[in-house]
Amino acid sequence: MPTAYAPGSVTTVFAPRDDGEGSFGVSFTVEDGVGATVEPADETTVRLDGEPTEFEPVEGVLGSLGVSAAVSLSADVPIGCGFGASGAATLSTALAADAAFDLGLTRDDVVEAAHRAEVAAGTGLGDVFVQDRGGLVWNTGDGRERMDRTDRVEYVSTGGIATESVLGDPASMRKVKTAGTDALAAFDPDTPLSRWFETAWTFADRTGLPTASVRASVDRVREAGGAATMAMVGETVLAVGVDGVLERETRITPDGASLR
Ligand SMILES: Nc1ncnc2c1ncn2[C@@H]1O[C@H](COP(=O)(O)OP(=O)(O)O)[C@@H](O)[C@H]1O
Ligand SMILES: CC(C)(COP(=O)(O)O)[C@@H](O)C(=O)O
Repeated sequence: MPTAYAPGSVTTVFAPRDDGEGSFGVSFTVEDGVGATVEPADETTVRLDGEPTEFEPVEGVLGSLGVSAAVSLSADVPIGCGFGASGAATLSTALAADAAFDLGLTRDDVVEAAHRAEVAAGTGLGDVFVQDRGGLVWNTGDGRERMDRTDRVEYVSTGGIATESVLGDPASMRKVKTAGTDALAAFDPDTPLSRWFETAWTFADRTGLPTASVRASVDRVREAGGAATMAMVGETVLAVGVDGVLERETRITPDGASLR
């Protein structure tokens, strides 16, 4: 049974494209992600860590590929917290389905199918392109670029925010677009992540998305001399320049999604 793995990813700043089918942004993949095992079946079912669940973009991508399967997902990032778990689940499912059904798709076909399923479900705009390639990945308007990075990042997740509820809210998205466009104009891949996190936090603050618990964690990091921002879109704070201030740690990984 084919199994594929896609890294989780964190978006620091984004701005939706005018057509609503994609985004500009600055994101990075992390060492933790989502694995998918795909077994042909008469009807599509999805299990997450052994439990049956509904997963719209995962079901959607199989439908668009014209297949049905029993999908078994294992996640080592929290779902709905801004680690792009929906994109990683959808991309790993598409990669494993291509192998399970011998579809003979190109890598671009697989990534595009996963992207379209994410957009249709309202669960993502750019995550799968980031997870396809791995590393620090950005598109500030001139196409997607990447850089190998392995920076250590601390984080804490205090809850989920359904991405659909943000992407589907015109008032939030207007603020995201204005603030995101301003922040992206200041992006320089050669500046340290700590400087970028300051710009990203200004963006996050302007979107109105940070909750009280996000603000409290960001304050904790700043008081310890580090830089922090919020993962788009989840109740997750990421920090650099601190040691042991937030509860969890991970690293940026330069590796993109692959069959296992
Ligand atoms: N156990 C679960 N907990 C949370 N979401 C789940 C679960 N199982 C499936 N889902 C689906 O996962 C998707 C989460 O999407 P999203 O909020 O974009 O998450 P992320 O920020 O991790 O990408 C939704 O489509 C939701 O229906
Ligand atoms: C920010 C977001 C629209 C959603 O991210 P997530 O909550 O991780 O699914 C992302 O997909 C992007 O386009 O950059």
